[in-house]
Amino acid sequence: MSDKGGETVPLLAARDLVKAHGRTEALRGASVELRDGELLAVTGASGSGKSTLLHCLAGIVRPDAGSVTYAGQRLDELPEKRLSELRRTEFGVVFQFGQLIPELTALDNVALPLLLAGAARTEAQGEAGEWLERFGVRGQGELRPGEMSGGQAQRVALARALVTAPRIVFADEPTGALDSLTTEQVMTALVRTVREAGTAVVLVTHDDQVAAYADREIRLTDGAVAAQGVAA
Ligand SMILES: Nc1ncnc2c1ncn2[C@@H]1O[C@H](COP(=O)(O)OP(=O)(O)OP(=O)(O)O)[C@@H](O)[C@H]1O
Repeated sequence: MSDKGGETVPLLAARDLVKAHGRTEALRGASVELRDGELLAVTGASGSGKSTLLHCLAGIVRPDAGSVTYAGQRLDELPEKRLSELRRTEFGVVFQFGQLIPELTALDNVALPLLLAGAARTEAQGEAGEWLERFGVRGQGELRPGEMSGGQAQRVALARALVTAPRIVFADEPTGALDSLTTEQVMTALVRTVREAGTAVVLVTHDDQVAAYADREIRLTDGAVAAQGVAA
C-alpha cells in the first residue's frame, strides 16, 4: 500500500464495473480494492460474475462502464499494446487447469515468460528451477504436463505465474480441479511464496477452504459485491 500525504492508496481499485456478455449482465456495478501484498478472495455462486470481475481487474477484458486503476493508471483506458506489456510484466495469471504448454517440460514452461522478456536461456532456466523448488516440484522439471498429476501441474502453473516477480497474481479457481489434500498443499505453497515475495493475489474460488487462506473476502451476488470481510 502506498501512502500519499497520509492517505492510503490501493494498488488496484475498480469502481462501479459493468460488463455484459451479450444479453447477460455479468457485472452490475462491482467495486473492489486490493492493497499491496494483500491476498483477496472473491467468492460467490456460479454465474455471479467472479471470472468476469477477475478478467476486468487483470486488464484481459475491458468493462462496458466503470474504471480500473492500477498504480495510478486507468487500465480500462490504456491502449492495447501498453496493456499487454503491463500484463506481461506486472501481472501473473493462473487458471483452473494450469494451461501449461503441453509440448514443453515443466522447467521450460516456467522459463518461457523470462525468455519472452529477453532473458538468456541458462539464466531463465536457472531462475525457473528455483521457482519449481519453491513449489516443491523441482524433481518434476523434465516432465511434460501430461506426465504430471493435477497438483503438480498447478504448482508449475503457479511457478510460471510468479517467475517474472509480478506485483499481482490473478488466480481463477486455481485448485478447482484438485482434491482437498492437494488443495491444502498447493494453497500452503502459494501463500508462503507470495508472502515472501510481497505479491498481492486476487483469488477467485467457490471453496470456503480456499477462501480461508485470504486476508479478506468479497462475495459477489448477481454481479455486485454483496458482502466483504476478513476471511475466517
Ligand atoms: N463469454 C461469455 N459469453 C456469454 N456469457 C458469458 C460469458 N462469460 C460469462 N458469461 C455469463 O456471465 C455470467 C457471469 O459469468 P462468470 O463466469 O463471470 O461467473 P462466475 O461467478 O465466475 O461463474 P462460475 O463460478 O460458474 O465460473 C454468467 O451468467 C455467465 O453465463
